Amino acid sequence: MKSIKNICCIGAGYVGGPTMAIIAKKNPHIKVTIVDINAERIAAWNDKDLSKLPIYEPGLAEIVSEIRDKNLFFSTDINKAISESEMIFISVNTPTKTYGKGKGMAADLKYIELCARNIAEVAKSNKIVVEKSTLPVRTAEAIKSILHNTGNGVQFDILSNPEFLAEGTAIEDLLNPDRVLIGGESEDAIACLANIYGSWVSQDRILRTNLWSSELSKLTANAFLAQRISSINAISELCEHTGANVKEVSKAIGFDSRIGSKFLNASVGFGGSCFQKDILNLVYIARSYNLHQVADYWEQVIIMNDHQKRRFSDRLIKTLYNTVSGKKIAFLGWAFKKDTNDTRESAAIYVADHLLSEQAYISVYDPKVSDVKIQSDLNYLNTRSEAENLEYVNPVTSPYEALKEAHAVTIMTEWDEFKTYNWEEIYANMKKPAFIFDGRNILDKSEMEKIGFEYYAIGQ
Ligand SMILES: NC(=O)C1=CN([C@@H]2O[C@H](COP(=O)(O)OP(=O)(O)OC[C@H]3O[C@@H](n4cnc5c(N)ncnc54)[C@H](O)[C@@H]3O)[C@@H](O)[C@H]2O)C=CC1
Ligand SMILES: O=C(O)[C@H]1O[C@H](OP(=O)(O)OP(=O)(O)OC[C@H]2O[C@@H](n3ccc(=O)[nH]c3=O)[C@H](O)[C@@H]2O)[C@H](O)[C@@H](O)[C@@H]1O
Repeated sequence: MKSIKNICCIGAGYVGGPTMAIIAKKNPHIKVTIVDINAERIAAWNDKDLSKLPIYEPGLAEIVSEIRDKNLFFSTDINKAISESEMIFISVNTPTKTYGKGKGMAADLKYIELCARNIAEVAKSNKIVVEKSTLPVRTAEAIKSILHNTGNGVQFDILSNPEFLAEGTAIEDLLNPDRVLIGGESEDAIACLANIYGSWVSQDRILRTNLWSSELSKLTANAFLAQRISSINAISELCEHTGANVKEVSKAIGFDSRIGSKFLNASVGFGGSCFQKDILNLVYIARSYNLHQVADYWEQVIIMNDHQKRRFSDRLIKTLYNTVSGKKIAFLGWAFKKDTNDTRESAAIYVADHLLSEQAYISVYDPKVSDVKIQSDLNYLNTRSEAENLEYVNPVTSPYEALKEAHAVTIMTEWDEFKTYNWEEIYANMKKPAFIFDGRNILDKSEMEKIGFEYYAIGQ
């Protein structure tokens, strides 16, 4: 088995950063270099002020400060890092295509292909190339074809090693993974990677499969997780019509060990950069094999999620006497879940967009999301002009300011601090009747009603 002394990771994002930080921490004898074309992002990773790291993730800054410039490096010199390394992880973004064939469904693999071409061009010695990004099943074939047609005599082994971490708990997930999955053809290459994880993960948790099973397992895992949320969200709507309480239903079914209790929190809808993109990709792949029933089955998870976001804002408008025009609606939370600064596909963006189309004024407080990000998330939708978004959306740095004189408050992210607020003071400063729309079911209905609020939650 080849001994690995240098690792390069292309892509310094939410996966590349934390994953490589843990690999480097647990393998102090290996030099790990994370590279990116985004110079600003690399500069932020190298910033002495740890609050400037591009990603907020509990526990990450401490690890970066401990090993940065010892055996963990951040650089824009991609070619140098590729040529020095025996193992290269590709951890670049694979968003949904926004153009051409497969627009709105297929994964855009242009960044992956650029990486493969870059490696093919620069490599002068044998390399193990590891797919860390989430990819459509059979992508390794395309990577192989690009790498093996260079004619420079270099041998490339391709592995699939999808990442299962969730944002907000990335460090914990990486330190104690349920499993590590490695797909590949070369036993030796698989053993090299298993050995690196073996520094802290027991071998019986390191699963070895063929390339295609590994690639497809990642899409399948995300589809199953998202499907649980859409399933409980579908039931939440039925609860609202029948007097059942979705929290009680979740608990009751979750006690069945065959169902399990995790991932059964009804919400305003799942967000994040991956669930939607990966399911759309799965649907696209199924359709490309003419498996229409399979495609329709999984597509329903997305349809249900869109419905959940839409009906949340519809219910708010209806409750506020069928109009929010000119009314101030306070948003607590903008991130797609707590303990992250990531807002990609956050339900808050879509609910806000809907309310803005009804001429509401929106004030937003999120402990980790900047005003610039909030505006750019809305501008990206292109529903109205940037000037209008600036006029109608007001991101603020204090929750009490966001809530002052508001007609209603919506809880969009389950940040723990929201539960600790002085809700009596908030009530006193809001317009009456004061409404709460709790998109995360984190507040206590009877306590809120005792204060005087009209409280609406999901599935209650
Ligand atoms: N965000 C998450 O929690 C998880 C993401 N994934 C998957 O991991 C992959 C990466 O996701 P994130 O880290 O969230 O993306 P990200 O957008 O945070 O980071 C990707 C980085 O790759 C860089 N990049 C793109 N093309 C490049 C090139 N040719 N050369 C050098 N750098 C390049 C970009 O500048 C960016 O900084 C995706 O396939 C995603 O589906 C998998 C598990 C969890
Ligand atoms: O491939 C990925 O990107 C990752 O996607 C998810 O991780 P992530 O999106 O970071 O976070 P989750 O905890 O899965 O939450 C996703 C969304 O679902 C929502 N959610 C989650 C759980 C739940 O019970 N209810 C619910 O509405 C969250 O609030 C959030 O908006 C998966 O959990 C990871 O295993 C996977 O690696």
